[in-house]
Amino acid sequence: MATSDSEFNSDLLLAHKLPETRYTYNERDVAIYALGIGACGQDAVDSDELKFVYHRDGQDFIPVLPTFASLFTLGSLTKGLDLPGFKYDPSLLLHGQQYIEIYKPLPSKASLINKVSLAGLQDKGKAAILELETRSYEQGSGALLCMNRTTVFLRGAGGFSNSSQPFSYKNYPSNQGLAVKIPQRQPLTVCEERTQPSQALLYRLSGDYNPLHSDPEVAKLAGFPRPILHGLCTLGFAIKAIIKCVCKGNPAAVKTISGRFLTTVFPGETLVTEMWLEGLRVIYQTKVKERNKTVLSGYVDIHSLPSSL
Ligand SMILES: CCCCCCCCCCCCC/C=C/C(=O)SCCNC(=O)CCNC(=O)[C@H](O)C(C)(C)COP(=O)(O)OP(=O)(O)OC[C@H]1O[C@@H](n2cnc3c(N)ncnc32)[C@H](O)[C@@H]1OP(=O)(O)O
Repeated sequence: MATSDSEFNSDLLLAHKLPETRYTYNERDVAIYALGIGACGQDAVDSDELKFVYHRDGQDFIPVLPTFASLFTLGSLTKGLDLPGFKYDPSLLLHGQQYIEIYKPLPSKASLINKVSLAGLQDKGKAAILELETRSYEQGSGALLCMNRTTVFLRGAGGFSNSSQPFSYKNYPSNQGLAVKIPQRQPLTVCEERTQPSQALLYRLSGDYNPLHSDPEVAKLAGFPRPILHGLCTLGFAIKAIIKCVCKGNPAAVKTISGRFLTTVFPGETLVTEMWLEGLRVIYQTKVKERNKTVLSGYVDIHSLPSSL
């Protein structure tokens, strides 16, 4: 489907090689991230949460939350990722889904090399869905730490292909990151946590400086009454709740994370995460209590069940 330079050109797009990126972090970044996703936000001495921020023997001993891996992908999209053969308006971009596979417990500091590739593009008419896959390798050992697949929902960027046969490209297994079916039975457990009015301002210090989350004017231009919470912040709250309630506080129990952002969250709202166990899969959905709206749903695959469950 090759057209002129300014229009959709699948040949150009699929042949495009995304540059490698680097990401270096230390224990301070790990602690700031944990605070950004609400650790100790309700109780500064909650031992289940304090351990993600402070360790008596030194910050090297802080366990890293698995959703910290989602930060490794930051870099291009928020500043506007240039893709030859495909045009979109970055101000209308919303985070649609995140899929993460963790291959090794994340160290408290590391220098990483990210290999980025296009994993999918779909024309949905009113929108386009773009997926980018990032594999993060430890510099030095070359060990593969984790993989992120980021799905972005590009409002207004659809309709670029033939509507009777919309363009659809996906290069990963179809069973990964699927939308979940929420069980009809009562959840195994429920965790409620209030976000702070300043939550997005704190979370952005982990590196996602998109003004959609901090600047009222930019939020209005994007169609929102006020700045919205980062999707990855909401995901961080939900997975932290699963680690607390199902994994009995052990972040290394988490193998795979999948989440779909269904509606926007505003800083200050209360997140209620319901969890169901199906074998080694925790299915979850997160609602905003004040509006009774489901904002996120997905699953977490864990390595083993704690004996107390
Ligand atoms: C160098 C490497 C770079 C890597 C990348 C790094 C990127 C890092 C971050 C990227 C993002 C940065 C900027 C944004 C940050 C944010 O955090 S935004 C806040 C979080 N997100 C949200 O709040 C979005 C919440 N969701 C919604 O508002 C809605 O769900 C929606 C996305 C607007 C879609 O709703 P709607 O228009 O009503 O869609 P539908 O008509 O229901 O469906 C149309 C088709 O699209 C599919 N779909 C729907 N929702 C999603 C989704 N969330 N993700 C993926 N796909 C979705 C749906 O299935 C439909 O498809 P078909 O069924 O085939 O028709």
